[in-house]
Amino acid sequence: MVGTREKLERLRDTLATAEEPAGASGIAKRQSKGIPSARERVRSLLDPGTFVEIGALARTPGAPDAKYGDGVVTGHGRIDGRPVVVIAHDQTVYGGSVGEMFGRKVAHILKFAYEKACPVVAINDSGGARIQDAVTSLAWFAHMSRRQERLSGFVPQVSIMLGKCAAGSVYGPVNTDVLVATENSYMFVTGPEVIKTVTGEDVTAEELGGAHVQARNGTIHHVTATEQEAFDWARKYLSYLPSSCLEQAPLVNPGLEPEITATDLELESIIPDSDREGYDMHEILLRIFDDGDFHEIRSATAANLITGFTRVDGRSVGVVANQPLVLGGAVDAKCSDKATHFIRLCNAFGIPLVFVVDTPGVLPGVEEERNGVIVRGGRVFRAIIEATVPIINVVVRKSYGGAYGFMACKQLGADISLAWPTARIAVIGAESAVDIAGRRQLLQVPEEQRAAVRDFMIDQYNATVATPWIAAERGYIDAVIEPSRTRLEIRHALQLLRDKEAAAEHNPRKHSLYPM
Ligand SMILES: CCC(=O)SCCNC(=O)CCNC(=O)[C@H](O)C(C)(C)COP(=O)(O)OP(=O)(O)OC[C@H]1O[C@@H](n2cnc3c(N)ncnc32)[C@H](O)[C@@H]1OP(=O)(O)O
Repeated sequence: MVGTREKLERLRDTLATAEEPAGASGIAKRQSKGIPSARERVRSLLDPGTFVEIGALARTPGAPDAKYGDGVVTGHGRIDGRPVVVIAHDQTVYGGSVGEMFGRKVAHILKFAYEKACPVVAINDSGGARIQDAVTSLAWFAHMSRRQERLSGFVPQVSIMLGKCAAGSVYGPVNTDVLVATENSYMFVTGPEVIKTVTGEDVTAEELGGAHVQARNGTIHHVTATEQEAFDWARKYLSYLPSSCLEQAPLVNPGLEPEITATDLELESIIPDSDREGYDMHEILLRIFDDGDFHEIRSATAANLITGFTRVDGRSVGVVANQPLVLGGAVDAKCSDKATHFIRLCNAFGIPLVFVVDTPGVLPGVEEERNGVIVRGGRVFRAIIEATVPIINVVVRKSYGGAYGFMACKQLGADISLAWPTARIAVIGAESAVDIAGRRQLLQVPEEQRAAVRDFMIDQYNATVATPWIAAERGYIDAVIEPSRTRLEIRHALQLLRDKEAAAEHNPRKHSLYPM
């Protein structure tokens, strides 16, 4: 008879085997690549000692050589004391590819996250559908996708790419809120070998889908040098978010600096006298929120628009700001996608939005029209209109043309709209305005005087049209404020709007249609 001691021994042996399912060869493979195990990665992500694994002993039934875990580690733990669900691919088992038990484990833990209403962090290192498992693998990809969709906008979802993310494995991560990747990881839907066969193109994995390549096109939201930096970035991202849309984000150090500070006063000298001169918008952002902390999302793409998280009075806010140092702060097709995603992310989790505006308008150009600037920009307008979170808009300098709406003017969605005295709110910049609307007048001026008259008309336009005053007189903005008061004004506005509730409007439609 097998006694308790033997049963315990068997348990210990089995768990030891499950800890390293690919045995010595798996360990050697990791060592040759210089990477940790899936479980070590999970432990580096979570608060120490909080990881509880689920399904360590799952493996393909009836297959004597089947490896424990089936290529994925699943479970739950804590980040900053709050519960999270974790998924980590084990590349030593069939390259972390998706087999039946892999699929069942992931689908189960996603259901668990839904029921417990807690965030999901997935550590990706997978070769896609498991070739040997044929349609079973494809079926479980589909099951996992359906489970994941229910979580989108309900709980935060983060993907961390630490190696390969190939073929079918790309669709899970792109449907999460944010993707952070180490710089040596890569992501593609068809690999270099298939591309060579089908199109004859020669390309390396890195050239094809390296982390920097995918960050520049906006697929990956942040690239780090090391795995630990990726974990820290994910932890920090989650610190700005509630555990689910049913809760509020954590409150961190409320009540800082209730009066105007020396740092606030520095805002008075940031905007250059010349309209053509740039400045770094981060200099403003670091001074108008709580503590100079800013968690930027997607900095590697469309740097003409800055998106990221910070706090006001200890509460999370999302920031959308133009960057005058890149394309003069003009808005284009690429930054439209960045804005739409970020606005919807904040709205899903009840995080108020602050728009900081200094843009000469929509970027003109043949390439832009070909790139679909119209549909992509149209989605930003829709995202702002649909957002029900508090929205504040602060015009610090230019707010011209279509970008007036793109940056959440009051008529489109802002609850409170403020402007600095340096604001220029108009249909178009002074030079273009004079050249178009003043063309006939200029043609009547003798040629030798034309340049001087044009300069005069530009000055006149800037003094009388492109100002904050007309907008203030008509109530299109709520107040023109001293720059140094911005931090406190945003704080007061968000206090006022804290209990903002979207007026319930009955509309029998299923959903609106986004321009695509
Ligand atoms: C939903 C539809 C789909 O997903 S269809 C597409 C299926 N997947 C693919 O075509 C990608 C196949 N994998 C690859 O091309 C390579 O593994 C890539 C991604 C380039 C990475 O290579 P490498 O750095 O060597 O990977 P690795 O050391 O992590 O792992 C290699 C071992 O894992 C295995 N592996 C990998 N992918 C799969 C897969 N999809 N199905 C079954 N096994 C897979 C490899 O065979 C290799 O195994 P072994 O170590 O030689 O025993």
